[in-house]
Amino acid sequence: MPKLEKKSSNRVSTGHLIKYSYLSPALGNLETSFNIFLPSHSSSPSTDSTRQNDIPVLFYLAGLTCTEDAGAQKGGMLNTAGEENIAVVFPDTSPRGAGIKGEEDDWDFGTGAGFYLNATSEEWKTHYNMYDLIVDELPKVLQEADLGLDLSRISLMGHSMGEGHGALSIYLKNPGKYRSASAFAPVCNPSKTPWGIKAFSSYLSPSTNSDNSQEPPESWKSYDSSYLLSSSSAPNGSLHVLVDVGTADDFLKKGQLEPQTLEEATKNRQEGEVVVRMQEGFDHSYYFISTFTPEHVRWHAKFLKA
Ligand SMILES: N[C@@H](CCC(=O)N[C@@H](CSC=O)C(=O)NCC(=O)O)C(=O)O
Repeated sequence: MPKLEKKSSNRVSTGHLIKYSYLSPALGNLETSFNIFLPSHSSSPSTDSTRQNDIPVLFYLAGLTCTEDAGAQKGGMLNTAGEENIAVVFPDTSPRGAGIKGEEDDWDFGTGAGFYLNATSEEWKTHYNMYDLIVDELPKVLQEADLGLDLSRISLMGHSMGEGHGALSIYLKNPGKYRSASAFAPVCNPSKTPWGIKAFSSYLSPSTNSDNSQEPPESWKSYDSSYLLSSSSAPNGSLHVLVDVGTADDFLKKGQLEPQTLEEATKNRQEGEVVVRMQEGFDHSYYFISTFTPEHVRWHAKFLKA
């Protein structure tokens, strides 16, 4: 198991925000960093024999150009997480320094834009495996670190690339593994919208459908929340998804988000399983996110503590 290096620790809310780094096998042994908010009773000194591994965990997956610091510093969720006694994990958004040609050229591709998938194309597959990092590696690393967490109780929250394509697709790909998923301004249909098409064309192969139809390739659909939702085998009534989108979001206007596609994909699901709310006048920024994160954390707490 990779060895964690503690980089910093700051008192916040009822606990501490701690930054760790480690060499990630999922990312081809590149160093990755994450922040974790540990509410007070999990970070207070205790002996191994008295430690209770009873703190549920919420992952926050940030969007394009962000690092592990965005949600922790600007997301406005730590007071509520402290009140609810929930840990929040903030991973980075991509590998850093893989040295792949083109990796640093664009803000919406490569560094800062890992799209929470496992790349299959030759150039990217060694390092760009953020899906494995989030789903398998980080939970094991956290378990091993013995921080008092209960890793059988995990929920997912995210923003933009970090949710529609990140947390929501991870949630839908793993029925029963996570308690709930919530989203701010998610990229709901990445296999048909510009950011997703650009990323999937390079990270995933093949980049065209074998029968030359208009349908995206299966490998793209397997990371597309709208397709995943419409074909989900999760029993009716078992999903818990909350989505907020601002009506003044420029990326909504530019057709990057397409929340209506996600809503259409819910039509065979039980009412209330997937709630999509349009929030009047809000944009794509952390002002929007931080307005609603307290409500989202409380909503997740219901499922994490059920
Ligand atoms: N081109 C700009 C815009 C980048 C941007 O808006 N990033 C969003 C996420 S977009 C979808 O994943 C973000 O969260 N930015 C951080 C913030 O503090 O708002 C640029 O290069 O900055």
